Amino acid sequence: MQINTMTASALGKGDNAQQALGAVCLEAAGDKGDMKHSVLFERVSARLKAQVGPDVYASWFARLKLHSHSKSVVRLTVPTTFLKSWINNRYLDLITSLFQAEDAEILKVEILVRTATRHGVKAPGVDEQTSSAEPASVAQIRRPAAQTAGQAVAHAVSAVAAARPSFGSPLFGSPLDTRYTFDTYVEGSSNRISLAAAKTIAEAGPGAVRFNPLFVHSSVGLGKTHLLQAIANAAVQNPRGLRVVYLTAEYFMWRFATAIRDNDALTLKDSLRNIDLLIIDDMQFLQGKMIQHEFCHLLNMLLDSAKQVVVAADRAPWELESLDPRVRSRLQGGVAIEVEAPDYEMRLEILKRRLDVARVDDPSLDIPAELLQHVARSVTASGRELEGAFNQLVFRRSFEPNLTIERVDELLAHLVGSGEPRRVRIEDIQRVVARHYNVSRQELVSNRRTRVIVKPRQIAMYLAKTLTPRSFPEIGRRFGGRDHTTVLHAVRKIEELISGDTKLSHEIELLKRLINE
Ligand SMILES: Nc1ncnc2c1ncn2[C@@H]1O[C@H](COP(=O)(O)OP(=O)(O)OP(=O)(O)O)[C@@H](O)[C@H]1O
Repeated sequence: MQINTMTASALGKGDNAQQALGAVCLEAAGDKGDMKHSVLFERVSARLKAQVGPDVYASWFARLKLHSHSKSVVRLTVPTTFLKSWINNRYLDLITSLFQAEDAEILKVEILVRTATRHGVKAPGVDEQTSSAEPASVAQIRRPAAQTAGQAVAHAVSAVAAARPSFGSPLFGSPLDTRYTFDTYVEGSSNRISLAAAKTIAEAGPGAVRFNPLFVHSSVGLGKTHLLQAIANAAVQNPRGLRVVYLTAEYFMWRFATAIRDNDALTLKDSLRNIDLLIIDDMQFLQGKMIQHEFCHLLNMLLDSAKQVVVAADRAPWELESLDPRVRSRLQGGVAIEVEAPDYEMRLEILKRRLDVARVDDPSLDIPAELLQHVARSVTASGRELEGAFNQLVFRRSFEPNLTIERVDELLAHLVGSGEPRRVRIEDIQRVVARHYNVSRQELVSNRRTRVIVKPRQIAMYLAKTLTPRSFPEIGRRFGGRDHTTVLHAVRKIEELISGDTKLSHEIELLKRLINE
């Protein structure tokens, strides 16, 4: 099992890009430039605290440090990989916009993991994970110095599980964001089914298993974490007293790695036996043979004893190539639901709800309806971009009360698709082609050889080769584990057909446009 902890100093050395940018290592020197950067960092930290509130700030940002600052790149460090990915996933846009507001030349903010100052580290992240950087729900199970991590988990679990959990918090696991509830989750055509399934699970009693496992997948930033945490937040309030565990795959890896190190995996496994609902987020990050083996056992044990499991990932279960085939196969045994990108109405509603929440803190805040509508029309990629756009809007309005649509366009240019062309994903190609030819995505990657499936499948393979940098073998794998010669044959066949069939060539142009939308 390997946990990715790269030292900030190791990253700095030999990093030509950084040298070219003339980065200043703030820990090493004490000149005027450093002072200026420290002041900038202090100012951004103060604004961040004001924006997210002192509790969230204390939970996530209290241990954020400035590592280096070049002309256009700011590098910050945190003590753990877990914290890095949490901040990257949820707050990077906000932090970047705060730096940019102070210094327009800053293009990028990077979060690194600092490990250089640790002495006698036994397993990466152990102490830091249960440090003050974590919210109370996790910190509650911090172990006393002489206690092993496994004992601590067992203690935490048995202490609560003995008398069923008190309402309001999961047994243990990754921290829950209290804002992520069903009430704040906007419903629309792109997520209706997954939301209905999620609510059914949160409302069911122990043992009343539905759609098991429920597997929710989508591209980044489309609300999977929000939905999973909404299940957890609702389930812990379930009057039938569900024992709930919400974990990111990364957190699961850390827990098991620590327990294995302490020869305490059995205690940890025993404690997980008693739960009613296991929710695992970001499944695509589950790595390592031993950890996957443990996860497979846990999954089998829970599913076989009719305990509900909910999983989310950035791709469908059959596309999780790095997963142990046994885990993949169990995950495929339930129901997989894809959440698609929100439409205009949903995007507008998300922005309106954000505004309502922001107004609780600042009743004077007012963003004209036409600005919100404009943002909902232009920022189409994901809920995360929308959140970044909203934060940017709120922040700017405090300096520029008369924001015009043109100014908003300028400020949000990086979110409105003026930058890099969007990277096309094979899943998107499969989804668009499947919908166009009225077949399912699963049929496209299946072994079925009927004409109605074979042609769309060949077209999807052709598009995968022409619109992505993927190799023939890789495309073969993404199409149900086919050989690369099958993909080669499909690409040649479609090329040949296009050259003599104008209707097909127009159809393919249309598909390309739909995929790039
Ligand atoms: N339907 C929705 N209603 C309200 N907010 C939403 C919705 N969809 C996404 N969001 C918001 O968009 C942001 C990103 O969502 P979230 O982190 O849940 O995405 P994700 O799919 O888990 O992303 P990733 O794949 O990167 O983990 C969050 O602030 C979330 O609240």
